[in-house]
Amino acid sequence: MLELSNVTVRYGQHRALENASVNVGKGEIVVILGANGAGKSTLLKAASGICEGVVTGDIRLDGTTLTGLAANRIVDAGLALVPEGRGVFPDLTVRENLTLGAYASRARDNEKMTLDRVYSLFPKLAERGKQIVGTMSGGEQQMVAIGRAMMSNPTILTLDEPSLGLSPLLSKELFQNLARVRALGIGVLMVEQNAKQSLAIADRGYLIENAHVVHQDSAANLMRDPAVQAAYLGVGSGDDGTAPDTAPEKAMPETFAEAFVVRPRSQKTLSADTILGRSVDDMVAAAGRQSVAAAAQKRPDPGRAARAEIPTDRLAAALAEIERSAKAARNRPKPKPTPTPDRRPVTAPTDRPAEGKPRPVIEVYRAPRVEVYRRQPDGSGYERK
Ligand SMILES: Nc1ncnc2c1ncn2[C@@H]1O[C@H](COP(=O)(O)OP(=O)(O)OP(=O)(O)O)[C@@H](O)[C@H]1O
Repeated sequence: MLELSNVTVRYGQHRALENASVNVGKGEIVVILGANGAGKSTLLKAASGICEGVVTGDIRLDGTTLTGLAANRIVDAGLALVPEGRGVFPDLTVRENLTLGAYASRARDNEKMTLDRVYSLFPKLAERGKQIVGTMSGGEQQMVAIGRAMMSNPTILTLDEPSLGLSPLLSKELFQNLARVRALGIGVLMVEQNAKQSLAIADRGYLIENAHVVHQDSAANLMRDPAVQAAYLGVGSGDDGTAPDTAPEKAMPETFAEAFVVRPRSQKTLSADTILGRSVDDMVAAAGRQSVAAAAQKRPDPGRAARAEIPTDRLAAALAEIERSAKAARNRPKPKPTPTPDRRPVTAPTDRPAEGKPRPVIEVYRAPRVEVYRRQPDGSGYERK
């Protein structure tokens, strides 16, 4: 069993995780849910020995203390990590990627047997053994990443957002594969933004908010929990088939539809420049229209806002900020396109208000609720509204 007891992680002065206690038994799937920046990846990294921060507390795997061990020793102890973004070697074949996963001493002696086990778990990998991984689809590459982690013959498999970038169909296949891993008696601990599909196959789950484990329960109970439904399962947002609580997409200008569809939470900050390349102003203007319409629909039901933990006064203040910026953006002439718009940093526009302060750059995204951040004019960070 993997046991994290009172684990705290500090990055400098910042406490990314505080007194977190999580455990995973053999043959069970445990999901960790939480908002962006809550500390989920930090928890996985701390357990795997790859955390850049200072880790304190007790982390054990079947009685062996992992805290302070080097990452390779932790793999030897039986804990494998599939990192966010998979970390496969795109220029190598499937088989080469898998073989590289067997570097742990616990796996080296039985490499052939472990490879056979991985191939029987994922027959597609056996068929594609000679394929260059970079030519595979996202779902197939994720399978390679999991297969490679399985090559270390782990007792606990940890995964950081494994469904990231996968279509709902491929995600479903991925979670089914993880259920097959569980059936081998291996414990699975995953951080996931796809709460609905991951809870559907999980045994238990934990909620992390602002560096603290705030709740844990069986997956079935979490799926029934109204607070979890509002925050993670998109109930009422349209994701789950219930009526959407925002303005319909058709009402959006077509160019901006991409920016405002409800995306997986892991989409993180959706920078206006990233999406549009050059038109921050139009983005802000669209955000103002869209968000105000959404807020107008939310306001009559303060109970819903409370459940989703959106303080309406802060939301209203943020939306007012957007409206002000949208108005300013609409009244300003369009900036000239630059030769390399894609790489252009997000900076405040050059014209400035009368008082001489740089106009704030506002990034708006839904994940799936509206969150608004103001980028510091000097680029040193973000201030949450
Ligand atoms: N190497 C680092 N140095 C400094 N701060 C960090 C570092 N890694 C993470 N943090 C900070 O620690 C906090 C928790 O980050 P973490 O990546 O664990 O969040 P998360 O819950 O996994 O979020 P996400 O879903 O966005 O990946 C964040 O505020 C993040 O900015």
